[in-house]
Amino acid sequence: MLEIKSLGYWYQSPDESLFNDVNLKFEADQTYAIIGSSGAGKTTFLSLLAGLDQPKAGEILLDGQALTQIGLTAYRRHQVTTVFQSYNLLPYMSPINNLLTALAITESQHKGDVAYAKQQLQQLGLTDDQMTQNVQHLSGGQQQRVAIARSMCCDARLVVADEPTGNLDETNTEAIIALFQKIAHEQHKCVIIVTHEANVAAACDQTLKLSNGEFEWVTQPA
Ligand SMILES: Nc1ncnc2c1ncn2[C@@H]1O[C@H](COP(=O)(O)OP(=O)(O)OP(=O)(O)O)[C@@H](O)[C@H]1O
Repeated sequence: MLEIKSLGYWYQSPDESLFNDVNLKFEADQTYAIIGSSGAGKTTFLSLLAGLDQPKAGEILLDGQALTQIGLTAYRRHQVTTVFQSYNLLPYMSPINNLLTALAITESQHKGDVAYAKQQLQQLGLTDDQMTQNVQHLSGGQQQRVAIARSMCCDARLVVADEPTGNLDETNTEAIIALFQKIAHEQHKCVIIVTHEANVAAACDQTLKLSNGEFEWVTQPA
């Protein structure tokens, strides 16, 4: 589904490349963990996959089409969705309105559909009362559920998440990772998670380690 070809990236100069000539494939129906020491370049790599930045060398293809060909704005709007450690919900709004905003921005077929937004939140364990509160009044685990519901309600087949459980306790971490597994396996999405947590990586289908600019499969893809 997603193919990385001869990818290279640096911030200041090519002599300081974070990674070079990276070739990888990511498939639907799978969850991937990306691990590696702090500063290795995991977030940078994820931002390239999310179309938030452009490679300095090589290319990224979705179903054989280069992201530059699709157009980064169209790619971000329709093909990829991002979940962050800090949830990045719209403050002062309810979970329902957060989802409705995302549905409008992505021009989803469910645009304006309150019942659909409610159903998505309900599936992730939000109560009717929680759905209508200001999101800032919810716990971290509840806010991350809203963020994931928001990522699920859009039609994007690729979900990238940067330390999505970084602010959560063990119980919420397990629940959130189980949700990502469900999204990948039942909705046929490709989920790529950057994490520092060994238990999160262990719960994913595949693990990729970034170290000294090289990516290495810790568990080989089948
Ligand atoms: N905008 C930027 N300009 C210049 N250098 C940057 C920029 N963003 C990140 N870097 C540098 O690039 C390197 C990789 O950063 P990145 O955030 O991708 O690593 P990471 O593996 O995600 O780290 P962590 O696990 O600590 O979040 C670091 O040395 C960082 O200082």
